[in-house]
This record gives sequence, C-alpha cells and structure tokens, in this order.
Amino acid sequence: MMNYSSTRSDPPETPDTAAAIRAESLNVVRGPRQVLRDLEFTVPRGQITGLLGPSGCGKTTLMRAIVGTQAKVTGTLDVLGRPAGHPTLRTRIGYVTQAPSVYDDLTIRQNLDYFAAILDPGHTAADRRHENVTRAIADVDLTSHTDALAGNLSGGQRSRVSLAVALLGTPELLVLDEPTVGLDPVLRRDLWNLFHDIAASRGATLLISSHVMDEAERCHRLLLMREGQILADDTPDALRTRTGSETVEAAFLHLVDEAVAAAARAKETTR
Ligand SMILES: Nc1ncnc2c1ncn2[C@@H]1O[C@H](COP(=O)(O)OP(=O)(O)OP(=O)(O)O)[C@@H](O)[C@H]1O
Repeated sequence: MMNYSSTRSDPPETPDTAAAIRAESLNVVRGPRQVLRDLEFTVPRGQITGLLGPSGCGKTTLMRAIVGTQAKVTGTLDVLGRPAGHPTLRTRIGYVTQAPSVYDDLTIRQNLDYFAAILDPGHTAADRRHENVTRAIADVDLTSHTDALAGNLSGGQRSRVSLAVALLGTPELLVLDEPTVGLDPVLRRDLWNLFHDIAASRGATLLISSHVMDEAERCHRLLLMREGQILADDTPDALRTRTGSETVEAAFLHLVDEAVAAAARAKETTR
C-alpha cells in the first residue's frame, strides 16, 4: 500500500474535470517478480474503461493498486485527485473482487443491511438505509430473491450481491474485477446495461476488467495489457482503425505481434 504518514501536507484535490485515474512510471513488485512495469495511462471520469488482457498479465494487481490494497507500489498513481490509498477515498470507491465477498448464512437483504449499517450508521438513518438497500438489490435484479440465503445462490447471483454492496454508497469510481465471469449471455448483457446506466445517470467512472475480448466492444475506452505493461490506451474504434482490424480481439493480437517483433529487434541490436 502507498504510504500516508500525514494528511496535513496533502496537495489540494485536483478539479473534477481531471482524469479519474492517472498513472505515471507506475511499478509493482509481488514476491520476487516485477508484476507491473512503468505504466502510464489515464482513465477519464464518467466513462466505462475496460481493462483487458490475458490471465496473469496484471489486471487484478493494477486494480488493487488503484483501490489502495496493494503493497510495493512505486511511481505516481492518483485516484479522484488524491494519491491511491488515501483515507478519504475509501467511501468514494466501490471495489468488487473476483471472489464474491458475501456472508453465506445471511439473506441478500441481511448482507446489504450489514454493509449499509457500516457505511451509514445510526437510528436516524434507518429509513435511508432501507431505501438504499432496496434500490441496490433492484439495480442488480435480485428483488425476487431478497430473502434467500446467500449460501443457496448461484455463482452469478452471489457476484451480483457483491456488486450490490459496492453500489450501496453510490461511489464515484467503481472498480470491478471480472464481474461477468461465469455468467450466461443474458445476464452479461443485463449487467453491461446496468454499468452503462450507472455511468450515464450518476456520472460514475467504471473500470472493469475482463479477459473476454467481445466485452471490449461495450466500453468507451480500453486499456489493453500484456505481461505487466500497457499495450494500448484508446477507444475501441481508434484501436480497430489504427491496426486495420475488424474486432478489438484482432487489434489486440496485432499489437501483441508488433510488441514481440519490437522486442526481438531490440534483442538483436544488443547482441
Ligand atoms: N501474492 C502473489 N505473490 C507473488 N506473485 C503474485 C501474487 N499474486 C499474483 N502474482 C503474480 O502476479 C502476476 C499478475 O497477477 P494478477 O492476478 O494481477 O493477473 P490478472 O491479469 O488479474 O490474472 P487473471 O485474469 O487470471 O485474474 C501473475 O504472474 C501472478 O503469478
């Protein structure tokens, strides 16, 4: 995690028009390996940015750095105008991990009531909490299962309970790690519609990881990753045009081939 010994000397927060996330010379080491290498990118506010790349390329590590839970992060990483991990960011960011974090022995409503009580405590907030919980359950289309035990839900339903928890505090930035993995096509489409609603109606910024390239087409912008580096930071249209490809998947493969060829040339010249 990045270090914050004092908030007294914090620089003033950057204006809302600035990027939601800005990284420069960002490096992360995990165990003996350098997992992220010299990343430089920005994520604009109010849009959906897809973080795509093969398994093991560093997507989760980057998300953990952004939400402030990753150790050994160096370089610049600003989130909503503050350095990543800053205490004031805790209530402004919703993070959904790959493994759903729900209590199996509680119902869906009890799970959300529990997290709502942490976010918005006190007797006087009871009505507001009830409303927020009901809305978050409806947002993820689980109203008909409100009183079902989380332990009896399918994997996709449990993921949606986790997403509902992240939506409780109406966060400005939602960081979602592979939220559609294992879901059927109808649910995937519905969730992507929900993500677009959240960005459009609340002006929220969403960073969504996936290794399913067809989901890239649903994003406003893309960060394509490979082996701990950013291969491209662009819109799906611009990527297809730039590489002369029909799909983002073909564009990604084109960029991988280019990177491999460039690395081989560099090796050749150093011999
Ligand atoms: N706790 C850890 N200690 C050491 N290395 C780790 C640790 N966790 C992950 N790594 C390594 O860091 C690299 C990036 O992992 P990460 O989970 O960020 O990838 P990912 O792109 O999210 O993969 P996936 O799509 O499979 O979830 C991998 O090579 C992985 O082996």
